[in-house]
Amino acid sequence: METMLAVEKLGKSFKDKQIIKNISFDVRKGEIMAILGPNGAGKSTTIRNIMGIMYPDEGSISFQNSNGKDIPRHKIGYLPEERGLYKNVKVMDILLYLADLKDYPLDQAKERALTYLKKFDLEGKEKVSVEELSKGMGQKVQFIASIIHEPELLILDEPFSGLDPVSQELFKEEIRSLAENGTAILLSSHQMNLVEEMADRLFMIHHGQKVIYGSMDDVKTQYANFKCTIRGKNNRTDLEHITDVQRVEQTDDISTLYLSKNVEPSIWLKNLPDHLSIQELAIDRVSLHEIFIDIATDKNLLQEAGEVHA
Ligand SMILES: Nc1ncnc2c1ncn2[C@@H]1O[C@H](COP(=O)(O)OP(=O)(O)OP(=O)(O)O)[C@@H](O)[C@H]1O
Repeated sequence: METMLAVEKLGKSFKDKQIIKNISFDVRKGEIMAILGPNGAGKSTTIRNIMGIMYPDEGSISFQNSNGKDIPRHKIGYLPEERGLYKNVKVMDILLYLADLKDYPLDQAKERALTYLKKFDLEGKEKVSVEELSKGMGQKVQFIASIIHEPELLILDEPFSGLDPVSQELFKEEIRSLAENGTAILLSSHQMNLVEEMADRLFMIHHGQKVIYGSMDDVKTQYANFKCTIRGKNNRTDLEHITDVQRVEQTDDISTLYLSKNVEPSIWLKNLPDHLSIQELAIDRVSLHEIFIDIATDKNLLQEAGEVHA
């Protein structure tokens, strides 16, 4: 897949504090690349450097064949973390104004605006001023503004925050369809279930440094140990003493046993003690949400973590 955006050895400090340290990743045509990390990890700072809102102290950012200040930013769409459109401007006027800023033909922009307003249940709101919209409606308009000019790279900083489940589905479908049609997408989100469903690859940073970089499948294979959920009345200490059980969570008669790395579930199951009460049993890989928490809270993992096949 063709590389659209390449971030190489990016470094950024504020005053004396280095916020971003030597990070490199790329975003390819037609893929959804997730950028993840705990609060304050440096995601928005990375995105602001890509958008030219600020410039890196070290390293480089290139888009197609352009670098730094020469990047044709009209080919990029951006939904910033901090929302805010001009409040007393009508919906259609703001969409056309923003399309015009990106040198996009106005007749096409109007057609696209009407199509998207309809798609996002905002038909008939063209002449309503932005301040009269609900928060979710405003977010939909801002999302439309970020894609009105058919960008080749779309950067979405927390696109799902504040959306109801129906609107989340609409955004999800639209983001997927944009990627299927060739748009390169850089997605920053704390909603791990959505990232797990949507992203092809992910890049996770912690304290401004890379901790994971790779395809979703490779990351899950490398970091997602198995967990075994058992329904039955069992003593927690007995469960904790089973070989290769790292940790046990228990709620009423449901126990979740988190297994060590490299455990082969079919072999592990054969060695379960006979006296366990098992009414139901399921084995799954842990979710991206759990991988995120492990990495964000485990100093050892943080040191071990590195690149898997990107
Ligand atoms: N303009 C600035 N001046 C000084 N420090 C800043 C500035 N912008 C960000 N920071 C600091 O840089 C660090 C990274 O912030 P950033 O907003 O990039 O994190 P984030 O990963 O996007 O976090 P969140 O998930 O909370 O949005 C934080 O410690 C923040 O306080």
